[in-house]
Amino acid sequence: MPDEPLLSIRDLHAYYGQSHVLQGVELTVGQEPLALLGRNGMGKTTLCLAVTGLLPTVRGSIRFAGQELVGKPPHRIAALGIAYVPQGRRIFPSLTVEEHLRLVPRRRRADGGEPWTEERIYTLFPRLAERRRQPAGTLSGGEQQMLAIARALLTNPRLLIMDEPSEGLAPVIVEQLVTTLRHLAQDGLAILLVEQRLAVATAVASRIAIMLSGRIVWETSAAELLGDPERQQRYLGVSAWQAA
Ligand SMILES: Nc1ncnc2c1ncn2[C@@H]1O[C@H](COP(=O)(O)OP(=O)(O)OP(=O)(O)O)[C@@H](O)[C@H]1O
Repeated sequence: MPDEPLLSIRDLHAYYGQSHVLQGVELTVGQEPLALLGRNGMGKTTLCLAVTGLLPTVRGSIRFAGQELVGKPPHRIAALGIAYVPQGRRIFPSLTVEEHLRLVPRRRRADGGEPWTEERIYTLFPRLAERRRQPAGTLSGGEQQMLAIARALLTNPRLLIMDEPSEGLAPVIVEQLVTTLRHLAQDGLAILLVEQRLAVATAVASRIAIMLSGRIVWETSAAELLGDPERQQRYLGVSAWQAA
């Protein structure tokens, strides 16, 4: 079906034991970056885990590039072209930058674009090139985030899912991150960005989805959300000074 969006989530439910955390999520992601926003505990990370196959207790449908993902193990989902940068980055402190990059299973780039190689990664992130022989535990938070993104890119994904990549980073590093993500989106990478910071979400994505208690309650544009302080407050609990 040529018109099917890249990722299409329908009536998705997820559970932790008896706790019904995702309660009928409906969401599509196409080529345009999408930011998923919502207060703590609303189910954003759970949705990332469900899409990447890391949470087996799900019901509903997640279609990606024409294939059903529900029931597939994480490595099969990754092989279809979904890369995930989890919250907290999950790097190995004693492995060097270079070792991290060499451990990534390589896959062909499905869209025919220029494949990611170590050299291309070092061009995108010169700081990683400078630190290629350093243990990752000695990198700054921003450099560790670059490394986490680099590992994801080396799998040549079609869709990059990132869970709060700006968390704990200094403003100038966050600006660089935003520039990088916009650049990747222009290069043809689909992006699903989970973000707490409204300014980051709206700088990367023109489409915004708001999650409340395990459901998508509002899909809107970045411009509309930025112009609606009342709903920012209601759904995100942000006041004007935080939105800046
Ligand atoms: N392993 C788990 N076992 C039981 N409950 C969990 C588990 N992980 C998350 N939850 C609960 O599921 C709900 C959704 O959590 P989730 O982490 O998906 O929210 P979130 O929107 O990503 O929030 P945050 O921004 O804090 O990460 C919360 O009520 C949380 O307490």
